[in-house]
Amino acid sequence: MSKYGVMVMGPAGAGKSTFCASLVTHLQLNRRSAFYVNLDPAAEHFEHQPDLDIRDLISLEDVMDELKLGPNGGLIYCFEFLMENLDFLTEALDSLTEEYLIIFDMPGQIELYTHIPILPTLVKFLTQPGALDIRLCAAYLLEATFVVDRAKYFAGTLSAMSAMIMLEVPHFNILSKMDLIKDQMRKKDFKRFITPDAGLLEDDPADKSRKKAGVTVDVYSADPQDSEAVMSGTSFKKLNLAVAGLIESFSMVNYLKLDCTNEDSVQAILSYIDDVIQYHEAQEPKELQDEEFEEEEG
Ligand SMILES: Nc1nc2c(ncn2[C@@H]2O[C@H](COP(=O)(O)OP(=O)(O)OP(=O)(O)O)[C@@H](O)[C@H]2O)c(=O)[nH]1
Ligand SMILES: [Mg+2]
Repeated sequence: MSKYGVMVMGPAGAGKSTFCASLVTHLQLNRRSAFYVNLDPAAEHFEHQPDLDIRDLISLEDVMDELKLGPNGGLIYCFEFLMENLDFLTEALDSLTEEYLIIFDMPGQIELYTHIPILPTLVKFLTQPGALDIRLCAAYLLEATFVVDRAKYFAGTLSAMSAMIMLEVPHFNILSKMDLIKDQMRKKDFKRFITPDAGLLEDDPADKSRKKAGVTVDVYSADPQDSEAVMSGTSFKKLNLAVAGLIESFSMVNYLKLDCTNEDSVQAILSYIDDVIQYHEAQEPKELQDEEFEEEEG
């Protein structure tokens, strides 16, 4: 029997845990079963208590204390430890039926999604046919406010693309915290950021204001400590153009929009998840309980 799940990923503070909490609340309101797995060993506060918590296996604080590691090295150690103790996942997830949506809340350390091969191994384990066999998709969150700074937007998009290439599961990208941007930018202007293209760099407002002020610096002659000078340099612009061109040539990244304060927005993302993992196709038609039937009639 297949199981269904979504792995919520993205850089630190992108809104992953908030999205997971909104998703759990939304599923509960719609009488659907959620199984919330926290895989962030440094997480502290939860709106919904996790059904399975990596901190019951290993805590980042203990690792940092006992092994004298920093937060990033500690996190990698925690994941290596998890990989050596995969029974921790199997025991909890194996008995779940196909009704459940398993939600994996991931940590925000970017190295996990870019150059360390732990996540591909974990995803292979979770999706392996004949074993846990989870039909898994990945949701990569990036803060919508990144669009204000084009360089940041393309750097974030590059990390999303890197995660996409590394994990062999259906993947979609989300611009989160849309409520923070909707008063600052018209819908029409925001539309351009849904599909990243290099043209966005041509009318970078930051660039225009630098030009107006007559700032044109070559990065090689700029003081490397002076980040403002480096970022206004022609070489920095070239680098951004190359990154944007690379993203455009792969043509893989598109964004959905998410505002966790809006129920319809959470529903729209849930529908997308359901579609890519084909959740509904596996569901048995449910009979309404008597009380539920009366409620619906009423
Ligand atoms: N306005 C607004 N704030 C949000 C939204 N989602 C998250 N936040 C805020 O952003 C901050 C970070 O949110 P988290 O959900 O903890 O982000 P995270 O990606 O889980 O962070 P890490 O686990 O530390 O990587 C919190 O202060 C949230 O309240 C949103 O949709 N709108
Ligand atoms: Mg979190």
